[in-house]
Amino acid sequence: MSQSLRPIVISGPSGSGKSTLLNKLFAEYPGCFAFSVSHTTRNPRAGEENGVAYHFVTREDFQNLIAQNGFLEHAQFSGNLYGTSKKSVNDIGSSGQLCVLDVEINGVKSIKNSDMQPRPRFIFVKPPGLEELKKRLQGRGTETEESLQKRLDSVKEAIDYAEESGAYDHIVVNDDLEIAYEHLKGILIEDITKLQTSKLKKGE
Ligand SMILES: Nc1ncnc2c1ncn2[C@@H]1O[C@H](COP(=O)(O)OP(=O)(O)OP(=O)(O)O)[C@@H](O)[C@H]1O
Repeated sequence: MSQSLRPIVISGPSGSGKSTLLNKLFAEYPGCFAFSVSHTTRNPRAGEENGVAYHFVTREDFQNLIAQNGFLEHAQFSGNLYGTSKKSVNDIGSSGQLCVLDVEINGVKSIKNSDMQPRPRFIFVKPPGLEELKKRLQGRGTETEESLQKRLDSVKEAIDYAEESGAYDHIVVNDDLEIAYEHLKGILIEDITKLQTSKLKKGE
């Protein structure tokens, strides 16, 4: 049963509140959700376990998997390849959890063009406005002036894409956090209930 649950693709501009919303969801429904494990060609850092932090692979293995159409999406960042394999998403489904993919706009486009079954549920988290977004990112204290400006520049592109009809199944406006959270929960509650019922039946 759980294999037929749709993976969740969540996207939205930096600072729109994806992590905040997902953390609330994971805390309220422990054991129901999991991120898929990505593949990368970069070297593991101290403490990073293969198969947990990432699947660490050689460039050759990565390219073979691309050739076999094994990736849902992949991209290159600072000289290294990163990607989400279809298998790693299906593995989460088979383990009885809902798979969550937190990806940026190009990842969303690739996943939309893929033959992934069941078809993922696409959710966009929309920030209330640029000024508010700027304040939040400044408040988070993770950005320099330069990285802040870079992030703000990509926001308009992401919002325009989201508002093209049919790009996402749902748009969650994150103005008031509680309202946004209830919206997100409402989208997923049927799947969460199915999952919990099947866990109860299995005596987990
Ligand atoms: N509805 C809200 N009202 C006020 N502040 C919020 C709201 N949602 C999130 N925040 C704050 O905004 C900041 C950015 O949120 P968060 O880190 O969840 O964004 P994100 O979309 O995951 O960003 P990134 O893609 O850069 O990781 C955080 O400091 C968070 O506490």
